[in-house]
Amino acid sequence: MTVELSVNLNAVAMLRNRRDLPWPSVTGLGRIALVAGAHGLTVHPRPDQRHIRFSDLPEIRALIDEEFPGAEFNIEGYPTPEFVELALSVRPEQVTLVPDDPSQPTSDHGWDFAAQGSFLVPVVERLKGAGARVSLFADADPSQMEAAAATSCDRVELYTGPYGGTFDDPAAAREWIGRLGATADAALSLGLGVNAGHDLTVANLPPLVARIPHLAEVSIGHGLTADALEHGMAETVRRFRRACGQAV
Ligand SMILES: CC(=O)[C@@H](O)[C@H](O)COP(=O)(O)O
Ligand SMILES: NCC(=O)COP(=O)(O)O
Repeated sequence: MTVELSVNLNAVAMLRNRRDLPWPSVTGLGRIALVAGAHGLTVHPRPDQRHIRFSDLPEIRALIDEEFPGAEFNIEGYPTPEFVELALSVRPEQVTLVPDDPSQPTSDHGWDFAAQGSFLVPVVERLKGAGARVSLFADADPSQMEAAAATSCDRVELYTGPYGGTFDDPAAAREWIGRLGATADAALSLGLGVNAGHDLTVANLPPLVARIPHLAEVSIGHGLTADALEHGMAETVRRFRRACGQAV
């Protein structure tokens, strides 16, 4: 089974937003990701639009429709009525619901399905009724998967932040892989698909995929953008030296 890669463009959008300029281009980098074989693009618009702007969404939709039919658009966020309308306005292939408070710097936990299931059920129904696959952000806790399945979601997205954050400590990383793997096993046994994301990197992804070979998709932004900067820096310095008139 192939683990699909959805490239999260939030970090690119944040860099763009430093200036009142259109670059780096969110759709331009999205195009490069899709040409390189990414299965889809992910965005996580927040109410203050500090990363992705609401106006980015139709442009990304048009990019996929016009140039990459078959690619997927995954929209993540907390399901306020405004978010649900925004997401549905661009006909996403997948919506990932995340229990974020607007003041959180980034996503840092999954849903408490036992307590929040009744809030999620009508939202899941609305999104699925409009044709979107629905994934719910979940902590590494197998005991929550029955309540997750009771919402009628299609998938859960395992929150991998604590795994990514402790990857340099082998004992801690093993512990988190164990918990994530057990949660994936529980989800799969209930008929749910399993996605994963947050702080994933080229280094920490292979052990996760080895433990959860049935992962459907990973969405990666911060680590992938950092990797692109690091691995693109040498060629870019050469291009700028040429622009300075140097023989390179
Ligand atoms: C749900 C999740 O883990 C990601 O969407 C993450 O929140 C990315 O958003 P930022 O890169 O804007 O923190
Ligand atoms: N769903 C997780 C995601 O889209 C990206 O998270 P990160 O790689 O930016 O931590």
